[in-house]
Amino acid sequence: MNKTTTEPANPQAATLKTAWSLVQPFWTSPSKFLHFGLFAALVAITLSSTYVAVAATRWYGGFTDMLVRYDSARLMPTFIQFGRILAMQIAAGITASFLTSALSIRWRTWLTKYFLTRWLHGEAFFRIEQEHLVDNPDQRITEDVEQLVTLSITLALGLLGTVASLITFSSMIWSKSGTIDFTWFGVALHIPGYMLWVAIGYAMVTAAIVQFAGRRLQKLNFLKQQAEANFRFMMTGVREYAEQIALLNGGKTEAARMRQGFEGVRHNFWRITFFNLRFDPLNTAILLVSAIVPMVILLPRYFSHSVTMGEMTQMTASFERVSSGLQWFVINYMTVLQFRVVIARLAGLDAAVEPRGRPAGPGYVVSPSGCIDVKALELQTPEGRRLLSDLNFSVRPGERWLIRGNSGVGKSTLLRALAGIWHFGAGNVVVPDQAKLLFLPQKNYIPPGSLKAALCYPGQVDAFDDAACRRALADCQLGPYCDNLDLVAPWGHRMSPGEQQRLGFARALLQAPDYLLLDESTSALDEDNEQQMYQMIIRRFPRIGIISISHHRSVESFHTHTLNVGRGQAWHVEHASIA
Ligand SMILES: Nc1ncnc2c1ncn2[C@@H]1O[C@H](COP(=O)(O)OP(=O)(O)OP(=O)(O)O)[C@@H](O)[C@H]1O
Repeated sequence: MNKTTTEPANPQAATLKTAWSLVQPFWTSPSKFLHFGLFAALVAITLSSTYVAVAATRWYGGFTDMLVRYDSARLMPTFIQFGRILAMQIAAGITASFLTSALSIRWRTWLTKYFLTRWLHGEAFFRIEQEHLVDNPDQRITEDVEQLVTLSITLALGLLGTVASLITFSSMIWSKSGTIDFTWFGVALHIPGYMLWVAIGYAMVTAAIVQFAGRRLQKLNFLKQQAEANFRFMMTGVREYAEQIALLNGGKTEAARMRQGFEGVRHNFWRITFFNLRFDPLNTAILLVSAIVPMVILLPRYFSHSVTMGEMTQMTASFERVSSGLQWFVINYMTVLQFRVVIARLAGLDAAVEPRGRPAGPGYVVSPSGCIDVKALELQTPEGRRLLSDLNFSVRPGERWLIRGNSGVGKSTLLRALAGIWHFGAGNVVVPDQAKLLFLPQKNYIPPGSLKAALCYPGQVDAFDDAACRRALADCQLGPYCDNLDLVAPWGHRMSPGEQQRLGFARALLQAPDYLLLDESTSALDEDNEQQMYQMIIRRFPRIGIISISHHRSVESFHTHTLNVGRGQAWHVEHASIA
């Protein structure tokens, strides 16, 4: 479901230049020769398909003439010729399908890697959410990338095939249709290749009718996507909050909500069905009439023996090709609009993930001093509301600071600024250049995969050996999990909140940071466990610097300083007696 973002929803902004900026990198990458080779092969197949179509049209003409002449001696050679055309058509079809798939997946893989790298390297993924830059980047990297590739290839080859087919069959009609002479308001008119003009006129009229009658379908299809997405989103919510819903016994209410959500899908389904009931007869009528229009127009020439039956069949097929070729432009008008929307969405994402220079807001500088220095720091919300201002303090190795203050005052925001991911405000945060900072939030991120992968995160699964991992688990009172290191499970759901917080401390033991930033990281622990975690960290790393946020009085004794923050400029530091 879309969220409100600052991105202008303006597909009109998708100019050819924007499209080119997204398409071009793949075609100029180091593998460009392979990509162009694949595309050239596809172009060749598309053009040869036109050749096969011409051969098939001629064959139908010849076959009809053979029947009219009762020429049974030509039957076998004619069928052998048909077999050849069929084989060529099948071979062209299979090759085109394979080459299209090969090019599509190469292009999609390339673009997916391109966007994943730009989105996840640096902190673009976080900035996008924090500043509400674009909606659903995940959907853009999956569906929009897939559509960009598919639509680019189908539109380019469709255009090429259509132009080739139009030129070939138009010249065929032109050469066979002869001239029509008639008098109009006393003026003698002489129109060469009149069948071609009829085909063009007919295609324009039918395309306009279909376009006018079907214009509502696009909106209905858009609503369909939206209704399906909303319904899916509701069910994702149930999966995510399954436990909470079960605890509240909310299954029945959820079922009612889902039924209501599905109503949107059902309602739109019927609108599309009733629309099709009115639209289909028109389509069928146009199809049937299309089959006889060229015949009817050619009848006078047939009766005057100017064309054979075979030539009539050939002309009818060519007429149909020219007419559907011209309609291609009108029918694909909608596809081009869809293409522009996809381009605009991907260009929006591309701009949002563009690496920025030094972000605005508090400066984040490294220095060899060995301390964390906060200088004249002011913190604001993204909307510009001031949270804390003129903060000045230094945390040295071995010092342990407790940050206290009312809920919502800006304590977590201060920790984000110390981690260098908060860019709203002013002043400076100076961090030691050689030191390792580790941030433990209240709820740890536990990636899908094995317990060892969760423990070693953000390092790779082999960052620490099994023995070290088991020791860290045991030290954090997670001994029962020691034999489950390789077990793949939804650990984020399986472990209790307290166990997940202790997993965070096990990560700290493995990573041996110089500074540990704890944002209510023991909120789910009982007092004993909380004490043990602090004691263990301090015992294991006596020179570690700790900055904690906690509402628990019991942790005060582990800290050397307390920073009390209030709204605006109200803050002061207390020195405590060391535990
Ligand atoms: N990304 C954001 N966009 C808008 N406002 C935000 C954002 N992050 C934080 N805020 C706002 O900043 C204020 C401070 O939030 P913060 O999480 O730092 O408070 P806190 O002191 O840690 O509170 P608590 O003790 O309840 O955890 C809150 O009013 C919050 O709504």
